[in-house]
Amino acid sequence: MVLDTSHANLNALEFEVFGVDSRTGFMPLRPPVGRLPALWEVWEELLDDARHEHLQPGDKFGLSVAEMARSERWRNSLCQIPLLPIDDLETSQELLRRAHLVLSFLMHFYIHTLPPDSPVVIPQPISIPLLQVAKVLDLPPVITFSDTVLYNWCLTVSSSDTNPPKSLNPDAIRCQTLFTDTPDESAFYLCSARIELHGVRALNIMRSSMDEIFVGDALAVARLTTYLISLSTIIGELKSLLLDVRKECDPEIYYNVVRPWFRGEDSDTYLVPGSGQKRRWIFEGARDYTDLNMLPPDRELSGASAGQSSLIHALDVFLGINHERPNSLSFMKRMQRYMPRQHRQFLDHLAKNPRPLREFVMSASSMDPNDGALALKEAYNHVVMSLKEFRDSHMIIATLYIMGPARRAAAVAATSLVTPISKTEAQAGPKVSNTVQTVPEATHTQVTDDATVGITGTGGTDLVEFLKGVRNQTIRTLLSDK
Ligand code: HEM
Repeated sequence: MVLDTSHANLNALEFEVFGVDSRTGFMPLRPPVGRLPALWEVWEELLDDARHEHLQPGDKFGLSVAEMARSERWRNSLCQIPLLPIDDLETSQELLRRAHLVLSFLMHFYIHTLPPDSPVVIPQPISIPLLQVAKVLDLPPVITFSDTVLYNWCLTVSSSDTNPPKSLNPDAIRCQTLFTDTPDESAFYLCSARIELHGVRALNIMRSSMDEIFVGDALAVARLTTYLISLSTIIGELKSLLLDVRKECDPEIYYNVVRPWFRGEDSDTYLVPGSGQKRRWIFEGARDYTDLNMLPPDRELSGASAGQSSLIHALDVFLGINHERPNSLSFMKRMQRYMPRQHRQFLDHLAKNPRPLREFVMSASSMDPNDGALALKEAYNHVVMSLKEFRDSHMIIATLYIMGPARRAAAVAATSLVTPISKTEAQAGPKVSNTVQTVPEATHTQVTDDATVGITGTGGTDLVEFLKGVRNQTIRTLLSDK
């Protein structure tokens, strides 16, 4: 499927200011940098080693002594690399993005291979450059959706053509960097990439719609109605692309093998032995750099989540779906901190639109409830319903990929009375298992009878309640018949 951009009516320049390409949307048009230059080769090599050694999470059930020793060796080699300057990276956004990707993958490999009873102290050779790169990019020092999806692909067949490509075929890209080298992990990221690329059509329609709202006459109302009908179809296609993740990504592998790697600090529920306190992630040496206080005031460090997809946020903003809460920062607003700066600014720009769609539709139908205005309202409601249906399907996916495997993992743990293997136990003798489960979240989050209650998303949310809330907020945006 090649993106058809012939119907695009974009003010390309305006979109480009926000790093939004008229052909590829929030993804870059050209493949991201695949490897840092020689000066930072040691980071790339460490990442290659982590992948080739098939490092395993430190809280995996039945982790063998050999696996533990391999991880420890890798962590020791990471501690020994020199602290490299990032000055020469700062001239290039593309290099900085690759550096954020490499360093955050390294940090997640480091943290999640640690035994669960070990403090989390990220060694200086990666903590300092990660904080520095994150500061320049204005991103948190943790793995984000932009690392795993937006800037994590290459072409399946490289091209020698130096002219800018006219489009990007979602079927002609593959992932660059993975934690597990499983096809399931790759399929998980590529599902989001396909949605981003297909979503370009939605962005183009949004742009054209805003032009029509600006004109605001009867012809504009008719055109806007047609655009909204098309937008509804496109959101339906995004839903199908989302459901297609089931074709190549196995829920058990996703939950037990892939997902443990991108847990953030807020999903790290292990306690510091003897203190009853949750482990904090300590960036070694950061105190010596007064300008490196990159952690948000609430110190939140969530793991990568497609909740950080600017596309879905853009649809919300365009349709006037408001997820804000009176006294606290909503999840959606929090996730915007994890987006590339320009994409965040794009959303702010959209939100400041002086003639928002929902108000326009309301005033058109209240001032002159003719057939055209009624058709417009119907089309608007149709789009909102499509996004609600996208979210219904997303809840099905979340149930399939998280709640189901979590319940099963909790049941296995309960029946076999297996507890996470500690280092001392392991040293007493290997306890080899073919299972690849990590400690099921339900057993180490809130204690509960129902394994789904208290299960947190990668972004650290109470999953079921949260997803229902976002879906219900979408429904509340529908315009009534009055
Ligand atoms: C196997 C596939 C997926 C799973 C298991 C999954 C799971 C989740 C979870 C657990 C959350 C809760 C927030 C958090 O803590 O991270 C979430 C939120 C979210 N996800 Fe996904 N997700 C998947 C795929 C996608 C895809 C492909 C997209 C679209 C690009 C997407 C878009 C969102 C959005 C926008 C939110 C915020 C809540 C909302 O707007 O409804 N997800 N997802």
